[in-house]
Amino acid sequence: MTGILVTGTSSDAGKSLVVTGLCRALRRRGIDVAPFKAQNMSNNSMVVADGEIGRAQYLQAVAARVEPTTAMNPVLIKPGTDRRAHVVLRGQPDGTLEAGQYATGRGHLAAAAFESFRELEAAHELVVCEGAGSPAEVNLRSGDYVNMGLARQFGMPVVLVGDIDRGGVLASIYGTWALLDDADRGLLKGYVINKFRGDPEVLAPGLTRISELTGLANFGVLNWLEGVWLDGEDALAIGAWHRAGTTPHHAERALEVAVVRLPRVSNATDVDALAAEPGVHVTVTADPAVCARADLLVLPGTRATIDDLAWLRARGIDRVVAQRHAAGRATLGICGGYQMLGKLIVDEVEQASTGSATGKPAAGRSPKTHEPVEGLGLLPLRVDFHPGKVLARPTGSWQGHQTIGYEIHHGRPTTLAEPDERFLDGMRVGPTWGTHWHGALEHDEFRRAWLTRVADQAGHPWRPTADAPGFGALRERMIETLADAIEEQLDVDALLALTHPTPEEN
Ligand SMILES: NC(=O)CC[C@H](N)C(=O)O
Repeated sequence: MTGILVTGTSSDAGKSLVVTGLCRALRRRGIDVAPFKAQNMSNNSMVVADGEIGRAQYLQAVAARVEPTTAMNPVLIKPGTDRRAHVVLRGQPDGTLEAGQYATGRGHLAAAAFESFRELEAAHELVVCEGAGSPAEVNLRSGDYVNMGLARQFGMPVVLVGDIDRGGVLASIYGTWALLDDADRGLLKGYVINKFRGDPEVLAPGLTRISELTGLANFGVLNWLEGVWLDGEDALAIGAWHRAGTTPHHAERALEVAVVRLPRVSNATDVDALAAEPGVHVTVTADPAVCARADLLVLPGTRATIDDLAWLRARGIDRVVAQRHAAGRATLGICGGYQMLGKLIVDEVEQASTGSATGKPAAGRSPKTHEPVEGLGLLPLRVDFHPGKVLARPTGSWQGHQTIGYEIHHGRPTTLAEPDERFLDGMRVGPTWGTHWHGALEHDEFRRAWLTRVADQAGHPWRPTADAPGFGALRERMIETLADAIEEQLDVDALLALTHPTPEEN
């Protein structure tokens, strides 16, 4: 057996965190470990060598120090509307999934997921798998291939992570155990309590009782880890770098960055690197006044450019963007946000797949879904959507500063006139910048040079802090802190022993 499955009593219980920390802790012990999540539901993704995967699995691969591949997250579901989601299978688009199909229409996805697990199992010593949601969702059990369905397929031991912060952790561990059928329950070996603050002595009798009732092992209690968070599956959980005290405070007023909280935002992890920079303060907002005041406004990526553009107009943020442009104040559009800044958007792809499920167009949008839509008109750009998705990892430079980005989009740009300046794959006109590249801001030299220019445009004295740690270094430090906590607070030996059962247990 070469796998272990980490499931949770609910979404956000800390499965990703435990898997990431375990990947690093086991790697430190010299074990060749790979992460795996059969199916991830997220709009935060990353382009790796063979396609697109969830951001969380990408980070887990970084923690495991292995090359990330689409085998690590063979099925990625990107929510479109309430009833329809886009499917990414082995890194490539694979149509949509309707809500009604969720329980029954995923047979081919299950087959691909199992195949991917086998690939990883053959190539590594141990595969640390992350479940999704909770195995207590027994209504989904028949079509399941990410929780107990996966464990059963491969006879894998299962550990349950419970979130004590949201309350009811004893009941949810006991309830999860009680809801499983005998065969599934046989694979559930124990639990981990996550996000604990307080006196362990007070908690202990509760855990003893749970273990008595269920026979489950207690693999440890993980403290609330201040200053540790991961690239969220949740679209707008900006890394709280400053709260974590990872960066020194600046004496002067911070360079204020406002990121527009687009309703269908995707890949907003782009702004994490800005939030990590000393003297830069990032706010996510839908308030036009905050957008107007900021030194830099960011229009992030979106999986529904035209719908979110209509939303932006309905909130009056279009006028703020125009006023900023006229006043020489910087705005950066990334991917969907870049597309909005252009003159014309011709979309017969995205609107058809996001708008029609409700049967009526989103507020403020043209009822004729295929009609070309005027953009904010600040950049000489036309965007035509194609059914084929661009997935790429481009390298480039701006003003001699190298960077690497990743691209995930259906829209294809055409430049209509010479801009003031070329910017990566995109352009700048006056103080307004745009690029299809995600991730470019993670590269320290490039980010700091570009922010210096933005500060100048804003008339702000911000300059990079000498010898401030880079973004990659901060992320690495966080993974190490997490792995330390896993080693200190969880029984890693016992978890490992689950994957090497004694002959009697076999
Ligand atoms: N990642 C993005 O922002 C995508 C932009 C847009 N939805 C497109 O597909 O072209």
